[in-house]
Amino acid sequence: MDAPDLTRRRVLAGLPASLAAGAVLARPPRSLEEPKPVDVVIVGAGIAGLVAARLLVKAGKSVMVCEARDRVGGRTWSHEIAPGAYAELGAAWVGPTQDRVLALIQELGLTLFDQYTDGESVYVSRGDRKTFREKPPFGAAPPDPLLLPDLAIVSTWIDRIAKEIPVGAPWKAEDAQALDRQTAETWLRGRTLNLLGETAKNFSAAFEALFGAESREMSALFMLHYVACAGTEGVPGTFERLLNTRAGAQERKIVEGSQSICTRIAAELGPERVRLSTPIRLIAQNGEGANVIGNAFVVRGKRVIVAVPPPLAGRITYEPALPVERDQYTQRLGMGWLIKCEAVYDTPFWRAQGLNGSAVINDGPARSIFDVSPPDGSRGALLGFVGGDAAREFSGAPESLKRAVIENFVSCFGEKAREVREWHVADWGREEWTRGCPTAIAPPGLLTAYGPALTAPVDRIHWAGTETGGYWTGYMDGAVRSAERTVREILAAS
Ligand SMILES: Cc1cc2nc3c(=O)[nH]c(=O)nc-3n(C[C@H](O)[C@H](O)[C@H](O)COP(=O)(O)OP(=O)(O)OC[C@H]3O[C@@H](n4cnc5c(N)ncnc54)[C@H](O)[C@@H]3O)c2cc1C
Repeated sequence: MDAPDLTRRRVLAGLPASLAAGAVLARPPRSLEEPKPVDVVIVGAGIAGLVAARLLVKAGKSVMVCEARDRVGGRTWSHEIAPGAYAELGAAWVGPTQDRVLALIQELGLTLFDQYTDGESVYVSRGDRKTFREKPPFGAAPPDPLLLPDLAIVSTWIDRIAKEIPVGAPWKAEDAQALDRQTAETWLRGRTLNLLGETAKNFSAAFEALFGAESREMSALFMLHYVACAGTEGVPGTFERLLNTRAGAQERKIVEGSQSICTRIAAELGPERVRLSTPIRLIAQNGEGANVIGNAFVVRGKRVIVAVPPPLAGRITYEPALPVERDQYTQRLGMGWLIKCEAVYDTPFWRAQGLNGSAVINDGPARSIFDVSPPDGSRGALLGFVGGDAAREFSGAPESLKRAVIENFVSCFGEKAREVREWHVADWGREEWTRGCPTAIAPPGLLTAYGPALTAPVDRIHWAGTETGGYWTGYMDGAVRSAERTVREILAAS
């Protein structure tokens, strides 16, 4: 298929006319780069895009993956904190029922190690510090008499209702309309004792770490569907599995770093199939194929997989325009906002105090804290999640953020927590090609109004990415599942 004249002129001029002036190249490029047409062009080299490419190549298809960043991995981003020891600025953990990513990790020859859980966790609330051991039925939840009764009631409600919500099609749930009409906060308040009127506050440490958002920002149906997705075929999702370390989503990590899933697949595919620093601006399709267009770049494919977070997919221009339902969907869906703050120490000194490095705090920006030291303990590392309201308050103020997070670490683990050897921050809201994390959040009304538009292919364009994953949406496992689905769609269509 030839690029339509209009498109060719625009690409040669640098960018599609419809883009904001700020994005236009200062000097028009001299020539248009046009690699060989392929069967499938994939936009985005995160887990979803790369897994799709790998499966398509195995099925005999030619592919090109176009990635905006100068690295692969997207929301996985590992960095070395000691020789051969990695910490994660993006996705870190895998856990039970995440079958698809666990199988991939094994296939790629990567190694898992257990999140450190020996010893006690710390809980700091209203200035009071307690230590506790994670055990059933409350797992990682702190032993706060104001919190536990509500948690027990809410977990039972959440799990019972989540079981009734069809994974991947929450709008089909019997009570979908009623659940989608209210925020998760309203729904929780109606089902708790609301001791001291602090329900929302008590749950916000969990919501901020899980969603990068507060419970008032998402629909109850979205939250309950997220829980429904924390399982696999035949094993219903549970709230506890999302929250827990042992037997939960924070159970294990990859020795070589989570990003190595992507770097290994990219190495397998080779540089001719994975183009870095190639942001895609426009996708123009007709009955024969699509032109996928970046800055002075166009590649043709018979089909396209867009494997970027849906709010970013909504920033690409499409010709012809996408169905209005899809456009309305991506206009309303927003990313959560998490800042990961990591302090590296000479040793995991808290372990000698009988502590496992996990903490929940009710005051201060880092409400959930984890030990993210390498498996051999050759360095110590603590991670603080700063999400939702706290991310809004502290983003852009790096010194105050560092001071406040280290104060949180000190309140949990003592004065030694000030002896920081390295300090790393990933503010995902400020990452141009992610714009928030860990996942996109649906406000009230969205899923029931436009739900099916998220995954429905539009002629030759297919939608991947963890948000479209069904089981373990929002997680690496969901990203793998989304890739597998789009590849099935494409192979069935060709
Ligand atoms: C801080 C944080 C903590 C997390 N913790 C966990 C965890 O512990 N366990 C877990 O399983 N998951 C976790 N997640 C979620 C997990 O990282 C994601 O679910 C998963 O990596 C998403 O993969 P993806 O391929 O769907 O999307 P992405 O990784 O977002 O990949 C999309 C790619 O598309 C590129 N892109 C965007 N727009 C364009 C464009 N126009 N043109 C070309 N390229 C474009 C981006 O640069 C990116 O590389 C976390 C995420 C974050 C950020």
